Amino acid sequence: MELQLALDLVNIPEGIELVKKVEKYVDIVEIGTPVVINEGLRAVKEIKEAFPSLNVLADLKIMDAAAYEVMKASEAGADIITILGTAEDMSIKGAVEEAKKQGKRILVDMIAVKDLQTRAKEVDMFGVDYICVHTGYDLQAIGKNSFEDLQTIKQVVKNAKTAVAGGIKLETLPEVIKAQPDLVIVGGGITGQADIEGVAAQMQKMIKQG
Ligand SMILES: O=C([C@H](O)CO)[C@H](O)[C@H](O)COP(=O)(O)O
Repeated sequence: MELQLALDLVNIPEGIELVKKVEKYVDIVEIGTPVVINEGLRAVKEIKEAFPSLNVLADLKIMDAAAYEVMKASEAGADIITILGTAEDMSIKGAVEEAKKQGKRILVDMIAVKDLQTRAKEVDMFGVDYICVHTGYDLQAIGKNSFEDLQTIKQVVKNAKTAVAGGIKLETLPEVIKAQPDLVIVGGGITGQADIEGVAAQMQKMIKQG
């Protein structure tokens, strides 16, 4: 099981300062969608240059023109690129093909997928690297989480790794770990805490203990 730090509400210098504090506790650093919107793929490039040994995920949430966008994110230095599970099959297949060409990985974000079991089974046949259940900020605001969804995809996904994101905190991490995802994605549960380093260290310890 791996830990991914999501950087969402920061600019590039703030992101670099945050990663410096927790780099020894995380496996992947996510350049979140809001950061890409504010700073562009330059954020991916600068974080990868600052931390070459960390895997960098570009959370582009691709919906169309997938091969082109995967190529641009790869050129910027991303190791993993996200596409939406609601995208067309041919877009997801195109993303996978381009990622393989570039030696990169694809994470499919299942945010807003209605029939999770069916779509997870389909997407799992396309050669993607990760399938991620995700409760976005808007549904988090009305008290939703993805813990049950994680169990749903764990039952049907046979090829890809499974991941979970959306409002995970230190207190809810044990419930997530119980479902044994391959990747746990945490944003505000680390970046919004007073003791950022302490929380990241504790999360890594819990994840390593499985
Ligand atoms: O993908 C995300 C969200 O849609 C904003 O782009 C977040 O990175 C993801 O939800 C993890 O962040 P937290 O919910 O704060 O843990």
